[in-house]
Amino acid sequence: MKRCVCTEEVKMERVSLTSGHAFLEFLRENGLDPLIYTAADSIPRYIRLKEGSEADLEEIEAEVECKLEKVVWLDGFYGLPPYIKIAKSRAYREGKLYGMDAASGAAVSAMNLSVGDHVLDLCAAPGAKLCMILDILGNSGSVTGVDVARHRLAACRTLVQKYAIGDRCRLFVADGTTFSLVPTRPQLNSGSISQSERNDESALEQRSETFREWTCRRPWKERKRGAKVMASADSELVPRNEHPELIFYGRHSGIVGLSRSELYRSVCNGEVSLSGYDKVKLHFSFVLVDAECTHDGSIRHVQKFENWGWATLQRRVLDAERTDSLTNLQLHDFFTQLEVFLLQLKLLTNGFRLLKVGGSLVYSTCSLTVAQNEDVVEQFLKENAFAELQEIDAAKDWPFRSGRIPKTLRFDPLTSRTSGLFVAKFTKLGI
Ligand SMILES: C[S@@+](CC[C@H](N)C(=O)[O-])C[C@H]1O[C@@H](n2cnc3c(N)ncnc32)[C@H](O)[C@@H]1O
Repeated sequence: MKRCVCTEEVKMERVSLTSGHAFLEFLRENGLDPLIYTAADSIPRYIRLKEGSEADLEEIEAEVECKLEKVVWLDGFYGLPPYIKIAKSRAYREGKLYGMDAASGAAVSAMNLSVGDHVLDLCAAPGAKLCMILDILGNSGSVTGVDVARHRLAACRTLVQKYAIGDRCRLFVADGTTFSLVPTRPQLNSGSISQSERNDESALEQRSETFREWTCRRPWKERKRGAKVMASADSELVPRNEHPELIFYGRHSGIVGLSRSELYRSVCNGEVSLSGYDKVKLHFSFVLVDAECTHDGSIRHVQKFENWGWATLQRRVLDAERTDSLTNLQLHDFFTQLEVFLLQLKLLTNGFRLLKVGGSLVYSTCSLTVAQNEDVVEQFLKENAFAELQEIDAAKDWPFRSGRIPKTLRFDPLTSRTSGLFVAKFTKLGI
């Protein structure tokens, strides 16, 4: 196996590939050093071992033909040379390991989750962080994953099924800036049909509107509803006036046995629209807003443009199917940055609305710009008197730089030997 050793000359040549391109202009405008992208060949690729797979470490090393280097500051994570491909390994196919950057793992660790937490992941797809959250919660709590892009959330569903961790998970195609559903508690009722109900036609009729165990074969009514949603998705990602589309739920996610109206009760202006419910319990104890961004900190993603061609950057970075808000915008365009900023602020604000008092919210992006990170945090704090930045206790041994605002963290390839990531943690104060 040969290792790519980058000399300074090669590095500069690589950086110069971007010369004159909108991307270089974008970096200049945001005060970012193009040299960070030369680190892609020298920083490790990271994997996370699924809980219980540590015993297979030697076997995995033999299969991928390299030693896995334990990440001392983050449990369960290992580094390996960037040229090693894991996708074809048996361990990967059998669901013993995940490909996941250590900085992304840190964003999840920053949440400091406890057994029984009910977590909302507002930009969930393709799902690396959602899977880690599910692994941490194990046989407790619940995870609600939301994403505006159906095809990306479908990939997230595939992951959850591959790793067999979806028992307490539910996935909704929805706009995270307006998503309003509360967590549902696992029901005693498993959704199976009793003999007396089988004999009672009206009970059966009622039950056809309640959720049974999830199966990829949907009942006719739901298929029809889904087709309608798909048809309108041609013009809009998430059609207005439609309930969020539920594309997956596990047996203990609190959905089985619920009626549609119970599922789709919503939070209005921070209050639950039904009376008699414990409002604190009906909000999420943790929210992750891993917001859509320009992905400039994701150095491997940016590096791919050397193969794809820089001319495709517009189409691939701002993929029209990912989000309507980012469609047809130019990276270097002032209005793009404003639109991205507003989207991020709206996602953060809505995630905070769904958070219970005393709960925590982690905001992260894989952009290194100040505009998409500290500026968003500052504006959010200005508009939300009950939000307070929290120290990230777990971070004391992490290789990060402090963000421009105290208590916020920045991972970058040169300091952290990870992909770039900004992380801020908030708590919701009582009235
Ligand atoms: C950085 S990615 C999230 C990565 C994910 N958390 C993970 O760990 O794999 C951002 C996601 O936000 C989604 N997104 C963009 N606009 C959104 C919106 N208005 N509501 C919900 N999701 C949105 C995109 O489709 C994309 O999947």
